[in-house]
Amino acid sequence: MTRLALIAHDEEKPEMIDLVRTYEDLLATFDLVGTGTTGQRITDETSLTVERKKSGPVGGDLMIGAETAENRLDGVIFLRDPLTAQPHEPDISALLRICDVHDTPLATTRSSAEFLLQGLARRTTE
Ligand SMILES: O=C(CO)COP(=O)(O)O
Repeated sequence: MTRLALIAHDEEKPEMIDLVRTYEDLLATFDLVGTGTTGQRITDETSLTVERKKSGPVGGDLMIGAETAENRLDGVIFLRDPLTAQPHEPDISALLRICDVHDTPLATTRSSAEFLLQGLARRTTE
């Protein structure tokens, strides 16, 4: 089963909810994992269930990174806030880096996330 990580900074959480609602039928066929607050909001506000790691600032990004290092993820959607400094910037950089190391598909914006989801959808039906 396709396993996808969903993460959004606070300013981007409304965008994440909107994205997830738009692709809800597709995402219902995926195994979803997310950082704590993002995962909680998706679970509360949509029909989907998300396996929740710790919240990003207390290790959640690193926990997603660990799954990436084990090649357990087929993709990561990480809607980052590019305009706000984050206290856990080193953890964020580590996650982005490990996605590069393992060539795990990574999308950090709405439009790239749509391409990623469409690619995963095509792969699922092939
Ligand atoms: O901070 C985050 C990613 O860096 C997201 O964490 P939450 O989903 O817990 O808000």
